Amino acid sequence: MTDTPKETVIRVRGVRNQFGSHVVHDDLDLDVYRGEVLGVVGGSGTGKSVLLRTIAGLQIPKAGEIDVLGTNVRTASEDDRQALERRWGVMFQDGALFSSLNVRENVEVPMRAVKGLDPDLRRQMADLKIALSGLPFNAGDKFPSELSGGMRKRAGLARALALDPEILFLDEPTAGLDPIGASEFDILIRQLSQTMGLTVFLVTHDLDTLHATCDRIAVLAEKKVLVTGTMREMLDVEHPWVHEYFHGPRARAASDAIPAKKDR
Ligand SMILES: Nc1ncnc2c1ncn2[C@@H]1O[C@H](COP(=O)(O)OP(=O)(O)OP(=O)(O)O)[C@@H](O)[C@H]1O
Repeated sequence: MTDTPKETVIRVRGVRNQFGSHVVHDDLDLDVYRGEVLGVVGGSGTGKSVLLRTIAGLQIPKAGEIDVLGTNVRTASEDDRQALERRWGVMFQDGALFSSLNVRENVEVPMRAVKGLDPDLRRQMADLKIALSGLPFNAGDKFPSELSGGMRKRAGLARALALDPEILFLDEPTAGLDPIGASEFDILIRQLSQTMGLTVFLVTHDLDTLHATCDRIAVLAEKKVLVTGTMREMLDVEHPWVHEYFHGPRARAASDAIPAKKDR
């Protein structure tokens, strides 16, 4: 990122999420800046996916405010919400594809909400997104059941990119991929964020992904975003979980495998 003033594109204040008596988030704050790749980490069950779902409007918080691209997600009118949803894309862990549609048709689903879009143009745009996501040229005709897990993820990514979003939400994009596939995916996300100017909100457990793609990291613990900062800054955080995560053997292996980026 450059030194130009940061524009906050996601602003979360005082969010509380609760299921029955189980409080997942309490008074949680977070800012995400335009053009950055933010990695969200935390122990299992700390509410990373719930936070993603809350920001993307798929989960209603018990309290708090969420502004995305200047729109309050909770209080927006139906029209404003639909307009906002066209400005972000979400990729879920397994791609969340419609099994009865081929890949091209899956990618075309969000485009169908855009009135007046010529079917031929829609098809061409879908093929472009399929290629951008690193799938082979004939993948558009395949059904999800004919794809490997890694290809399904790429198809899910192509669908998330369908409407040229400003923000991309990724829930554990490299989970279940072999190390080579995971590292290819990391590079792809980095390239997409740079070439398309995307802001990326990325939930992950994968330390390699943090090193390879993320500008900043947000750690969820104690029902909040405990700390945010660069990879380098994470190394100085005293909190026990954060220390163990960023100094443990896996962290050392990831750090040795990928040269640290300047001031990350
Ligand atoms: N719809 C739901 N109903 C009840 N509890 C839920 C629901 N969704 C999430 N939870 C609970 O909220 C907590 C946080 O879940 P979440 O999936 O966000 O965790 P996570 O940090 O993403 O975990 P992991 O790293 O294991 O994927 C968990 O205890 C989970 O059981």
